[in-house]
Amino acid sequence: MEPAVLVINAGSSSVKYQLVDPGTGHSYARGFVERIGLDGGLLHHTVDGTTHDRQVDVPDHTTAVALVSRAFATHGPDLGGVDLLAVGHRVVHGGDDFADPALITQEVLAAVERLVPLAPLHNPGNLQGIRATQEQFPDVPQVAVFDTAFHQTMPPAASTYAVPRSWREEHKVRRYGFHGTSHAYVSRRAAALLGRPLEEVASVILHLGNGASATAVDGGRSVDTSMGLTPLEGLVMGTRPGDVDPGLAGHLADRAGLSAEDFDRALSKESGLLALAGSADMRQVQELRAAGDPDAALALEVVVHRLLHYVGAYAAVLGRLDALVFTAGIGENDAELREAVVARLGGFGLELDPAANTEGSGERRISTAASRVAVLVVPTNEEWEIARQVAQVVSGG
Ligand SMILES: Nc1ncnc2c1ncn2[C@@H]1O[C@H](COP(=O)(O)OP(=O)(O)O)[C@@H](O)[C@H]1O
Ligand SMILES: CC(=O)OP(=O)(O)O
Ligand SMILES: [Mg+2]
Repeated sequence: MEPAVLVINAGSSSVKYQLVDPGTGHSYARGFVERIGLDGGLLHHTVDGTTHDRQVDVPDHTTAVALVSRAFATHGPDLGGVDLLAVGHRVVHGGDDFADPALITQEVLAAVERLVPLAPLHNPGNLQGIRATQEQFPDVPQVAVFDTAFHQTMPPAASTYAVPRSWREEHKVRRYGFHGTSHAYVSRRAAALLGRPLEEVASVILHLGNGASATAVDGGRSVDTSMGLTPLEGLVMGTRPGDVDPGLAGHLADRAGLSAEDFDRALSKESGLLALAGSADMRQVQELRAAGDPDAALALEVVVHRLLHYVGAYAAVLGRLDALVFTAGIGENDAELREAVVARLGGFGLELDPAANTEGSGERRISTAASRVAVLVVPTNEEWEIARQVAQVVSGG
């Protein structure tokens, strides 16, 4: 077996993992542990096309990582027999401390800890995942790859909020942006698919998963992105609203006695598709709409409207547009949503090829040859991108 990287993506109540060849992206094994700290924990390990499911209590991320390690020992591949280069961790918030991946040290852990208030749903799980793998694999280097890093190239015009100086200086209030690993990977693949050097290509990447964000990429650099200080801003998501009037907080504190904590919870977990259509899962929302449910129909109209806002804004920010790229669970799989967005952009010369949109799979162009802007689908691969960056760090490249 070639050298491999174990990639850990710890979320608030789950750990996804994959053992990846950083050179080729080949996945030796992958899986996830779900419902950490909740009833009905589940471990799901896939190796050589076979999936092993196990119901198990998972009180915390430390247990989750121990279970991952045991799944490898039981079902393979045996991590003891693998040339394990490093463990790579997705860390959601790196603030402005990290523009690059970092070998994990006490200082790096302290910085990630300091950033917990800016990503309370994500950074604590990331930290527990790191501590647990340090215990499980004490002799293997550990590297953090930050969601925010790719966006550190944004110009101040895009990253600055017009708010009081003390907020910006003392409290580091600015746009950071997230999903950077995915936006970096997808924008690179998009340029390759167009057959053009990355340096020349202006693209808008729509990463539409549970969390969703749009990024304007100019010559391989992020120049604007829809998520902000936290992963709440921007597009409508599964349980997050995206853009709202900041006046909402004061209004609801006055009228409904909402505390800051109530407000955060509602915006993180009780908004978005869930609030509008009763489900956070886009597949289910599409089924409801197809069955004539008016709430689901409105939810989709809001989703599409917001997407159009960002595509238009970013085309203007870039001053030109070569490619509009769809990725992540919804972007890769929901042909109807892609059709609904691109149909509204016909006046700007975008034209979808209906057969390529609905029938193809994998990386592909879904616009006609006559379309002035290429419309692409590029499946994201955050694990491979993390493994690639981790391998560069440990090899000193
Ligand atoms: N065929 C499909 N049609 C519409 N939405 C889909 C389809 N397959 C997956 N999705 C949606 O993708 C979303 C999850 O995306 P994903 O990128 O896996 O999320 P995350 O990695 O952030 O957990 C869910 O809303 C799910 O319903
Ligand atoms: C930053 C973020 O929103 O991540 P996810 O989509 O994994 O929730
Ligand atoms: Mg995701």
